[in-house]
Amino acid sequence: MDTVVIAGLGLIGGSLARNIQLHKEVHLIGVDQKDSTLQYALQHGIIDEASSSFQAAAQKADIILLAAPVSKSVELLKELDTMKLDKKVLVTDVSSVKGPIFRQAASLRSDKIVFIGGHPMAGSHKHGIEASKAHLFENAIYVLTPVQRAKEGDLDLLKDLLDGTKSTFITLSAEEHDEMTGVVSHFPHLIASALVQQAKKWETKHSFLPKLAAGGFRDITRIASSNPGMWQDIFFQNKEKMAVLLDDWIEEMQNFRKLLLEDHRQEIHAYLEEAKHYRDGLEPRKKGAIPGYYDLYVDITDRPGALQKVLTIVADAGLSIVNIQILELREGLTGVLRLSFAEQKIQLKAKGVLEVFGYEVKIED
Ligand SMILES: NC(=O)C1=CN([C@@H]2O[C@H](COP(=O)(O)OP(=O)(O)OC[C@H]3O[C@@H](n4cnc5c(N)ncnc54)[C@H](O)[C@@H]3O)[C@@H](O)[C@H]2O)C=CC1
Ligand SMILES: O=C(O)C(=O)Cc1ccc(O)cc1
Repeated sequence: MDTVVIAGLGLIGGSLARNIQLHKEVHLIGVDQKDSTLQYALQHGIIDEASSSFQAAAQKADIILLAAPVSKSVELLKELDTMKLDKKVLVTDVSSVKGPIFRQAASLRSDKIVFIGGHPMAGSHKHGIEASKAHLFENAIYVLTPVQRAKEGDLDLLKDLLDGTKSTFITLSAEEHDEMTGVVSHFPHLIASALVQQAKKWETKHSFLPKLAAGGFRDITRIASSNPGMWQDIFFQNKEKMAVLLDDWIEEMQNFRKLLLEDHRQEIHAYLEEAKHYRDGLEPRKKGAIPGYYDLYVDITDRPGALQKVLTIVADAGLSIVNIQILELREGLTGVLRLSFAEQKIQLKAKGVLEVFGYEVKIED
């Protein structure tokens, strides 16, 4: 039986633990600095054994998964390198930035440790074990960054362990990973927070301003509600790439400002058109707007009872809705209702039944 240790049982560590538990042959030890987290994990059957000592747990491990904040996972790997290990151990992590942990892994002294970096590209604005879910990583990309020493067999072992996640594994260098996630994940978080800060600043002049914030502002700033501690850590760990993207962004905004003030209407139209074309061409998400859920977008009219009619159809079919949101329903206009479901099969059934009643239903907004 393989002994697997997960250090850091939060949103990501807890969600991976729920998947690894599907392997009945695995003995799963959870390590966390918070006692209440360990108790929760034991009580909910997420782990087989709890330990507050990384060192004690690591001595028993065949595989170790580091799922603490990025800088803490780097420290844990460093600590592991100082331990006297009796057997070979395969170590992976889930850090959103790969450079610092990869550099640490590349300079390990112990020949017992084989490191394959990992990053499941799915998550949520929530944190902690209570928010963990087994299906969090379904259909997500799971990036692996193996060090040179890792063999094909090590990669296969890791992929087998994580097969319950139903994610798609791809291999990248840490450098490529950090540049790409800088563009599509880390920098957008900064922009979301900056937009909220801008609104907050202007609210001092216009106290009614937050009430005007429509669907667009809410959609683009959703991720500003994420865990500030985690994102502060990510920004610092990916500091160099963030600095390049900031320079890029400032230049782009300066260009835009010039086009606007000099009345280059055609160029601005082309700029927006090109962005729309690129955005429309992005591969559709297979999962919901709220991570872990499956969404449907239903066109509805602004008539009394329109919302209730949709909900009644879904309820009469015996299908449970876990979240409802009205997007851009303005007087006299058609609006869009976002319904979220816990499972894909419920989402598809609801789509079918609503279409029978003549509704226009999309899986993508
Ligand atoms: N939240 C997200 O959406 C995603 C996060 N990640 C990465 O996953 C990692 C964990 O993030 P979350 O699970 O969201 O955070 P979290 O805050 O939910 O969980 C972190 C856990 O680590 C524990 N911890 C902290 N220091 C520790 C230490 N020295 N030893 C043992 N346990 C320790 C905390 O008590 C907590 O339970 C981070 O590296 C993050 O970059 C990766 C993909 C998505
Ligand atoms: O909620 C979202 O949109 C996210 O951005 C989730 C997320 C957060 C951190 C990661 O490293 C990967 C994915």
